[in-house]
Amino acid sequence: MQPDLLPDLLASWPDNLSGLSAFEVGLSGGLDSMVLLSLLVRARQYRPQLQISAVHVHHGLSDHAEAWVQHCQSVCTNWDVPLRVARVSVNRAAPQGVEAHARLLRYQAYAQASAQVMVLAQHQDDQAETVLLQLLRGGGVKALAGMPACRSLAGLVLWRPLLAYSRQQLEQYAALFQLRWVEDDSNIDTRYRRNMLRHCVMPLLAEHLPAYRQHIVRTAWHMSQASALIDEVVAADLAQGRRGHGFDVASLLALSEVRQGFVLLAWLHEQGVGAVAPDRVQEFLRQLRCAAEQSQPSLVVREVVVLRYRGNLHVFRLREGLQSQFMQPALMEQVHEQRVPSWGGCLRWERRGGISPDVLERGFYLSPRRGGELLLQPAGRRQVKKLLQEAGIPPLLRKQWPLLSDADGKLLALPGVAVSSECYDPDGYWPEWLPEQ
Ligand SMILES: Nc1ncnc2c1ncn2[C@@H]1O[C@H](COP(=O)(O)OP(=O)(O)OP(=O)(O)O)[C@@H](O)[C@H]1O
Repeated sequence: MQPDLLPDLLASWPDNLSGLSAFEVGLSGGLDSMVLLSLLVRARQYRPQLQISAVHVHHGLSDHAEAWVQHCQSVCTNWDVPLRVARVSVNRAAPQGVEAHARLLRYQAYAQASAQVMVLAQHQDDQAETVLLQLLRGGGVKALAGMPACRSLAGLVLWRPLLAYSRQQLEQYAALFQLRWVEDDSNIDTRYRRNMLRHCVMPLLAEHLPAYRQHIVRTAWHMSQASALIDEVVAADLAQGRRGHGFDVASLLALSEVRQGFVLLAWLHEQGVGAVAPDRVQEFLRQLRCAAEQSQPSLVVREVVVLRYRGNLHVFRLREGLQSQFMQPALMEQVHEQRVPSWGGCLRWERRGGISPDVLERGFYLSPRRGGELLLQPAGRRQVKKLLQEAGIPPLLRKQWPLLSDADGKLLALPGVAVSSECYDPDGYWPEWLPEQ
């Protein structure tokens, strides 16, 4: 291929960018992004509607940071490109590592662009490194698909037009157009895994397998296709099984085992339960498949628990230190809901036989179980613990199930389960307890 990459770039301009005219280049000042900016500035001659701007993210990590800003500024002034300098403060002690935190802040700065398209300069060698890094990290299908050429980012399109070109091609282009760039000294530090691959492993691969980049990129393409197919199947399975915030266990178990795993992970992700080890998900599914209807498999992930509750899977927050709370119901309507934020749930009253209105209008307490409580039922006094068990409330929810009692501490009801015969009225209110996610 010719060292001038512009004809090829113009010919392969993605269809989904047609009609978009405001492009902002992520300009580090290094070789790759200088080549990218040069290409887009030259593309303006052929597509006069293009508005090109640039953003340089100043991380303040290097002693040369100010010099990089000046370099970017002088090139942009020469090429008549407005430059935005975003100063961020990277936490050198960030738990995810300084590089990852810098990257996060960079993407936040990109997301603030007023342009329609954010353009980054990752190329074929970067793609090969990314895929290999993911492989060495044990990444799944999506991770091995590498970086997409186009994706959305906070309402913008993120475009990586140089993925098809090797670093060598960019170097040839830079030489042809006599570009000047800065070198980031941290790129040679082989303590970073990516740099170790770049400087120690890739040259060896290139020596023995000169076409290794194209091969890795081809594998990434296969993976991206497989990943898109999985996404389609998972989206259909999710739509089939979603029930409000819950997920229908029967729909889940009707799927093949492999689809169960994918859809459960996707649903957990939707519910904000990220990063669950796949083997724990598999074990939970195995228990769900084997467990009898009444048994209660649970998956505890940090402060939440995933449980089967009334035929659906639900994610519940585990709560400690629940306190008694006095409440006054507004008994005006047939159905009435009272949110109880400190208990993470909602009391729902329905006038279909339950606590007598006379008792309720004096107010009641919502209190945690202490153990050993009894509730009067038509057949005599019953243990609260047993009633909860018989109602199929999973053990971890039982611990945080509220009791309703009057001001003297007399037990009135176990919401959703039973009302005391002492205060039962056929015209009374039935309490339901709806734990929130
Ligand atoms: N300081 C910066 N300011 C603006 N853009 C930058 C800056 N650093 C990097 N970029 C942009 O991001 C591209 C990729 O750089 P680099 O590989 O260092 O970043 P990354 O965001 O970590 O990439 P990846 O998505 O591969 O993890 C650069 O070619 C450039 O377009």
